[in-house]
Amino acid sequence: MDIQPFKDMIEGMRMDLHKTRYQTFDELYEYCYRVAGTVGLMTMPVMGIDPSYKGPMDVVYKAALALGTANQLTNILRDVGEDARERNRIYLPMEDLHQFGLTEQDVLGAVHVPSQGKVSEKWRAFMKFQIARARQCFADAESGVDQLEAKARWPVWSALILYRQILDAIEKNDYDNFSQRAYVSKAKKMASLPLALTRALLPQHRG
Ligand SMILES: CC(C)=CCC/C(C)=C/CC/C(C)=C/CC/C(C)=C/COP(=O)(O)OP(=O)(O)O
Repeated sequence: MDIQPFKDMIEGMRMDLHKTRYQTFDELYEYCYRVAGTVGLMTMPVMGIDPSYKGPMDVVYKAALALGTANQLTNILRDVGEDARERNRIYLPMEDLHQFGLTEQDVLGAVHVPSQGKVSEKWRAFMKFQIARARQCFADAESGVDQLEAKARWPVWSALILYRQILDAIEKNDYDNFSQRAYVSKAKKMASLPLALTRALLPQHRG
């Protein structure tokens, strides 16, 4: 196994100690890679590849990276209020905020307004864009799950499906990630397991 992802992860944690803002998505992606993409790269070889998969390995590594990134982006979008309030961290590209007519102050200010459960139209539009990007990362990961060793597929599909539902929950909260914490109910989690099992047993992307 390659040592590099382990080194990169330590570097990501070091970086998080002092870095509080991200100017571009490339910068944020680098953070996501270091703290989460690396987890995909580390766990994929442990889980193993299905012996019937004859394609190139980099395709599977790319999918593992994508799942780590998707999880991290989702985690970030869920915790915007908490990260700003408790840690003075904004894990959102400033460039994107500006593009949607928002500033850092909109994020910092919103967390101090007592819970009203209402966000601005600008914030809604901004969040829709961020959620679409996270969903794209989940989509990029999907084909890779099919190439994993059979036993690994159910848990990985479960994690993917469950984590992705946090994005749906943010939408349900009308994009208010300042005063509400998006979560997936236990019933929904249970209901997702048979769906994950079906996908694990019937891989759609082979070759
Ligand atoms: C798809 C293929 C081929 C393989 C799967 C490879 C895997 C398992 C990828 C997933 C990697 C993973 C579980 C990343 C974790 C990312 C994550 C949400 C980290 C959260 O970390 P913190 O930011 O510390 O969380 P808190 O904010 O909750 O403290």
